[in-house]
Amino acid sequence: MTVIQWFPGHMAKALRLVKEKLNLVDIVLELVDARLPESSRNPQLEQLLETKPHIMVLTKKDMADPNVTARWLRYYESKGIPAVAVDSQHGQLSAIEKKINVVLKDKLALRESKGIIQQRVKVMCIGIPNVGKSTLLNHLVNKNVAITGNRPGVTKAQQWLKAGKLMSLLDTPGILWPKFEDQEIGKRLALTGAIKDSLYAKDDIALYGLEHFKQTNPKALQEKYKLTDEQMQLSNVDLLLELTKKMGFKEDYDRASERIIFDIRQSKLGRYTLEIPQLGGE
Ligand SMILES: Nc1nc2c(ncn2[C@@H]2O[C@H](COP(=O)(O)OP(=O)(O)OP(=O)(O)O)[C@@H](O)[C@H]2O)c(=O)[nH]1
Repeated sequence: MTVIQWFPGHMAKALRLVKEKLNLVDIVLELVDARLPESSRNPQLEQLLETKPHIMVLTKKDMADPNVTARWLRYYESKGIPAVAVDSQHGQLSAIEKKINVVLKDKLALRESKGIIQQRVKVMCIGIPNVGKSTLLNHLVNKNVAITGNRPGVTKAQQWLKAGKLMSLLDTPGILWPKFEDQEIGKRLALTGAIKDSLYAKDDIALYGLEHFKQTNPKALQEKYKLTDEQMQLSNVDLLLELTKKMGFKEDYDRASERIIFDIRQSKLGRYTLEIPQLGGE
């Protein structure tokens, strides 16, 4: 297994940038991938967010197993972390607004009592690469762009984008690196495309994917690749070799691995979630 690495220098810089911007906002939307919510979190972010209200936004819910997503939402809520699942490609403004209204209830009531009802809630999105930050931002903003402080000679002010009636979104989402010292976490991130392809051995990740579907949804695997019951009994390595032949790649199991990874990422084997909440937390 190739060792998948993360880079402490990048991580430290990303955290510093996020920390700087944190002071500008009322609330943070922490985006994680609904197919691997814990593995796609940055563990250091939790500490950073201790003093800031935040909402966990599980993105790509359309690709994840809906039952497991419901369990994750219950899990986070039970830990006192407000959570909502979205398909970032389709906005979901009202679901997020509703959650913000609940989380910031006291603050908004106070503002209202002081007659400050025009003021928008300042929001920042944070998440690991590829989690869907730009997609969500674009849909929430819906071309309602407000650009300020962009004149030469003026210190470039932070730009805010209006989203719906409630939010002002920081124009640049915070990017954090996932932390994957754990090889299992690395494989999940690689399978879903959250980390660079060059960081892993394709066959390892394809084998991991095959094992996941064998365990959780063998029917989807069997149907997608038209496998016989006997072939379904093969070890993962033998199954990969069999699929390589079946796909017409002869001995080139790297190409077959690539195809399998692509199929899984494109949900061609159906919706899936790679991790379930740990017992006791629900
Ligand atoms: N099906 C589905 N695809 C999504 C969703 N959100 C994002 N995507 C896709 O995921 C990919 C990455 O989305 P981006 O919005 O670029 O992610 P990002 O977090 O801004 O990525 P970086 O710029 O690398 O930090 C794109 O191909 C999106 O179309 C979602 O909720 N559902």
